[in-house]
Formats: sequence, structure tokens, C-alpha cells
Amino acid sequence: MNAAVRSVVRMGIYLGCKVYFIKEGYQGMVDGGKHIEEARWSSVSSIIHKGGTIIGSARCKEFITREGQLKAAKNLVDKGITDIVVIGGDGSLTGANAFRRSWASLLDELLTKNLITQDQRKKYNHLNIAGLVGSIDNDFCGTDMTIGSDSALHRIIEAIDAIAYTAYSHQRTFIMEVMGRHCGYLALVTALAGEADYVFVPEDPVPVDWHQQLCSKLSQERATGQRLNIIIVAEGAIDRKGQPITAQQIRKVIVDNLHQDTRITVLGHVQRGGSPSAFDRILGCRMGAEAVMALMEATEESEPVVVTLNGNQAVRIPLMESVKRTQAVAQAMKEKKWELAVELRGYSFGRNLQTYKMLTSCRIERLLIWEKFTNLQNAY
Ligand SMILES: Nc1ncnc2c1ncn2[C@@H]1O[C@H](COP(=O)(O)OP(=O)(O)O)[C@@H](O)[C@H]1O
Ligand SMILES: O=P(O)(O)OC[C@H]1O[C@](O)(COP(=O)(O)O)[C@@H](O)[C@@H]1O
Repeated sequence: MNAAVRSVVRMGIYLGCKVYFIKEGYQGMVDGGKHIEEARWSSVSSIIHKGGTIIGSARCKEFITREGQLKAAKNLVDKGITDIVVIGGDGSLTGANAFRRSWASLLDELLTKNLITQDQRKKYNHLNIAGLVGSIDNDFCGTDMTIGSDSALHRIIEAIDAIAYTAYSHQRTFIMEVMGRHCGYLALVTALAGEADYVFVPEDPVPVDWHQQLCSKLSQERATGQRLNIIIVAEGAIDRKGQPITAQQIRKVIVDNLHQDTRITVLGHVQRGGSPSAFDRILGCRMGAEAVMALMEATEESEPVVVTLNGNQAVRIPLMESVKRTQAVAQAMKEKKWELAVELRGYSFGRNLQTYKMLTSCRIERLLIWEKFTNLQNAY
């Protein structure tokens, strides 16, 4: 995230703008005062390698209310702020859009209450918004990657590789819970990259007979000589009825049925910490710069945009369109329309899921026949 902050600040200053940090997210915008502070070129030196964000982040209920938005609008007008870059998930971007929509009426109310002058009302008539998507979950429709996701993946894969040594030596089964309360991206790609034997993701819940399927899969792998099993479970994993599936439940199934030595690792907030990956730093740099360009080119008529990654390009797309698509995934999951949820999550998500299933669908019978055949060949 800091790479994006740095990029926005420097691009803004480079283009001749006065740039402010709004600290602690919308809470800082509502509270004003020391939370809105001018950013200098040097304020963002030596931050690109740091995890998290130097400007802080906070959930802010007050910003959802009219009163909160009035305070925020007043603070922005007082500082002469006309353009905002918002970095966050669909909640933050929805909030930004709602705020912009109410902007004119907020200023009207401030004027009526004599909290701003007639001149200010006229001068700040318009507010421009550009969004950047920051989330480790990679759960936003319209972008191939969200800022932070790649770094989290690196951390998870490192942890799996570390665990695999113990699992291998002790012939153990490891269940690893990764983040993703509503999105299975991290779990799925981790399963692909970490050679997991089974994965639980919220968008594509396991079949009702998952107990048998899982046990048969694990037994097959052991029968082919594999000394360890890795199972990945997303924090938000559910079954087809929408009931949560926990790592403890999975462990019980394995221990009761297969008597395998099984351990659980919950990675938790480790996944969100540490230095950002090279990919995330570059993504942040490019997206931040693009967001400032979008603001500079915005007119009163233009819709707010969100800067996303399409292939290898930073592109601008209508903010609310992608927010609505993202919210449609949540709705599809709520209605248990699993195929639709996977489809809406995006082409790449669906392909990852398919690829994972194909790469882990080896049947023991087929494998044994093949091994017998190659042994026979070697004998002659
Ligand atoms: N409909 C909304 N109207 C105004 N503000 C909102 C709205 N939805 C979310 N927000 C603001 O955005 C903040 C962040 O949203 P949240 O859903 O918690 O995180 P994320 O941005 O990661 O999706 C909220 O704390 C709130 O201040
Ligand atoms: O710190 P908290 O509030 O427990 O958050 C955990 C949740 O946040 C997430 O990590 C996503 O966070 P971000 O979108 O801010 O990266 C989810 O995967 C997880 O469910």
C-alpha cells in the first residue's frame, strides 16, 4: 500500500498539486485537524519497502451517516481539497462514490448552516474521486490483482514450504487456514502453488460427501508413496448449505477415519504483514500514478473511476460498475448460486479452479496401471 501512497504523493507534487495525507481512512476525514496533513516529497521517502500503510486505516461508521459526511466535507473544503484518491476494498469505494454523489447537497447544507462561505460553495462545487483497490483477498471484480494480494501469497507459500519439511519427515497431514472471509482466491492459488491435496473455498463449496472424497483423496496420495498431505482451508470456507467448515472439523474427519497424524496451522495476520513483494510495489507505483492522472483529466461530467490491472496494463474503469459486480458475487453466494459466484469472480478465478481440479484428480487405479506398465517396459 505504501508504494501507492508514495506514487500518489509524488505524482501529485510533480504535476504541481498540493497533496494531503488523510490519516486513518474516513475517520481522519471526518475528524479533520491533525489527521489531514500536507504531504511533502520527502514524506514518502523510504516507505516503499514497509508493510501496511504509513497513513493508517480505520473502519468508520460515522462516515456512513449524513452527519459524518458533513464533517468530512467541511474538512475538505477548509483545506481546499478537490480531488481524492481512495485506496480500499468495495466498502471504501462504495463510500467514496456515495460521498461524491452527496457532495453538492452536503455543500448546500454547510452553506445554509453558515459553515462555509458562498465563495467556497462555488469554488468547491465539484469533487473528483479515483479509486485504487487494496486488499490481500484479491476479491474485487475488474482487476486481475489487488494491491497486497501477491505479498500475502508469498508469505503463505513460504509458510507451506516450511511446514512441508515437518510434514514430510513425520508423515503428517497439515491443514492450513488462510485468510479470505468471503473470497477463496488466496486459498485456491495457494493450493495450486503449494501442491495441496484438497482445498476449501467459499465460492465453490465442497460436495456434500466431502468427508468421503477428502479421505479417499488423502489415502490415494499416501498409497502412491506420498509422505505428507496438505489441505488448504479459506477462513470463510462453507459447505453447499452455506454452513462454515472449520479446520477443526476437517481434522476430526481425517483423524476419525484415517488415523493420520494431523496438525492445524492458522496463519492469521502473519499473511498481512511483512515487506511487500516486488510485484505489489510496482503495482502500487503504477496504479497510484494512473489515479492521479485520472483526477487531473476528470471533468464535472466524468464518472469516478477505479484503476485496475488488466493483463499488464493499468486501466481506468467506472468505479461503481466494478463495485456492483463485486457485490453481485456476494449476492450469488448468499443465494447459494455457486456456479454464478465462480463465474462472476472472473475468468481467471474459474480457470484456476479448473486447473487445480485437473491437477489433483489423479485416480489411484490409473496410476497403478501406468506404473505397472512402465515397470514392465523397464524389465525388457
Ligand atoms: N455505503 C457506504 N456509504 C458510506 N461509507 C461507506 C459505505 N460502505 C462503506 N463505507 C465506509 O468505508 C469504510 C471501509 O469499508 P469496509 O467494508 O469496512 O472495508 P473495505 O474498503 O476493505 O471493503 C467503512 O468503515 C465506512 O466508513
Ligand atoms: O483484521 P481482521 O478484521 O480480522 O480482518 C481479517 C479479514 O480481512 C481480510 O484479511 C481482508 O483484508 P483486506 O481486504 O484489508 O486486505 C480477510 O481475508 C479477513 O477475513
